[in-house]
Amino acid sequence: MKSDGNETTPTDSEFSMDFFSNTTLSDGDVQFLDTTLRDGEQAPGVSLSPDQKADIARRLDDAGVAAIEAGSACTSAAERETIRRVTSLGLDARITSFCRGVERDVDLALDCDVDGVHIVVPASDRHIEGKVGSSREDVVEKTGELVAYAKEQGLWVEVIGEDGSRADYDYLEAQAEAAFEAGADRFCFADTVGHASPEAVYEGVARLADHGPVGVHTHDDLGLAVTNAFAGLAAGADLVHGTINGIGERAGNVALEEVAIALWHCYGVEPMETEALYDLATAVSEATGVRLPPNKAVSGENAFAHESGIHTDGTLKDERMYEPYPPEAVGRERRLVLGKHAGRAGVRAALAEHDVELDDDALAAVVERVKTLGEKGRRVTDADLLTIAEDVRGRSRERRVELLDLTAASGQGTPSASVRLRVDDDERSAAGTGSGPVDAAMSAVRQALGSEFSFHLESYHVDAITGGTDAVVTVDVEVSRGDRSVSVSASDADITVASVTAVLDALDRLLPEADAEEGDTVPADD
Ligand SMILES: CC(C)C(=O)C(=O)O
Repeated sequence: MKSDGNETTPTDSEFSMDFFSNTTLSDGDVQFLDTTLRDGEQAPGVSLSPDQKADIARRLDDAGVAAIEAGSACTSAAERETIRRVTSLGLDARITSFCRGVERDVDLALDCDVDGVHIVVPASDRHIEGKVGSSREDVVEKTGELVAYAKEQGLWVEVIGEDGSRADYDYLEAQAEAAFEAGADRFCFADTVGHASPEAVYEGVARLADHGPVGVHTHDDLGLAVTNAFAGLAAGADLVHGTINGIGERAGNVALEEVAIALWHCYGVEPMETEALYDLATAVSEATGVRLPPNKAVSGENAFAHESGIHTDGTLKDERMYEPYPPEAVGRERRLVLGKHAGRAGVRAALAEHDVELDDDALAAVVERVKTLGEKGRRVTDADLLTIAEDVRGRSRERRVELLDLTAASGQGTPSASVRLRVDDDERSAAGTGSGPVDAAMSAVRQALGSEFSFHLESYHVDAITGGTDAVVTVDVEVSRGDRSVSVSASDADITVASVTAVLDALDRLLPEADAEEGDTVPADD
């Protein structure tokens, strides 16, 4: 299909990113404006409760983010209550509200005790004429009046020229000039529909930066959001707008964690603490229900996982062999994963974590079977590996904990469950309640096991293997006890059965063999 051309971008289309070579950034040159709670929440299906917004704002503030856009005061009374909840936290970050270009929105923001406002005015003719039915002149005049009004109320003011990347840049400059003359603290270049090339962002921001401090607000429709944020910084912007996990309208905003890690890694600039990034990403993912793709930079499940034999071997020799920066820099840990590309070094290292040592022949046999399992598209868990190793060594292991029976009931009342377990030679039964049948079953399991067999559920993940209501689900868990942990997966058409089976299989793997002393681990080959 023929390219639709660059419609209204006032820059020539020659590919030339020379400007990056002139970029020098120092710590303190860049600040972040996080808009997860406003533009992020505009992602379809996302709605954050006051508690969730307060929790995310607190985390952002702890991580040193300079400004947090807490919402749009004009949305509703409930949204204003939520913004007030954030402003009442007494955070160090500047708390702001989105405002349309009308005085009433500034008043509503003031009513929420915010420190500042983003006054959003149309910048492209498409928005000026087609959306608000106004004229360039009227918008410039109104912008000046609104900025003056907001400044009189003691607010910090940023003017955002909406759809700025598709505006006539001469006009955008006139808008910025009017905003600064009226007292605005800054102007923001917005690539509202994520259409601009890095050159176009550079040119737009550079022209605005002649008039005062400039921010850059980029969207990811072309997958260029991070590049364009950097193009803006190279052109003189000193404030990057973005959201955690890149959530936002359509393809989303620039992912702030990606800008943060790239600034830190490439330029030694740290507008927020990078160690907080993973916890922030998971907290936002949980609160919004927007899952993280496994290959996502910084926060994806696989971002620090190594599976192939060559990479695992290299990583065991030098942790940085296949990583640009250590996982600890973003609050994570490295994982060596077993699958169809497994090699001897990785399998040996994984077995060593469970104190299992094998001779060369046995190791080769285990590697073969791990690869075969991986070829079926399965993640090879610790339990799979240990079972294979036992099999190869001709050892059978006696289980210590086993599920004998499970009943779970859920409906409109409180979900409940009862379990019957075998624990060594004992039969134990218990019942429990919970937020759902799985939670109730886990509570019953813990009751039946008692403190002697306590365990910690490190992670819990469910996937449906097939698509209908009769789907078989696979539950992946990581369970720890003391300083050891194991991963196990179990599949069943019943999610409660799969969950309890996975947890009990994991616990069973973590317990010393029946005749060993507590504290002993899985025995090494003799
Ligand atoms: C309205 C502005 C701030 C915006 O979200 C955008 O341009 O994407």
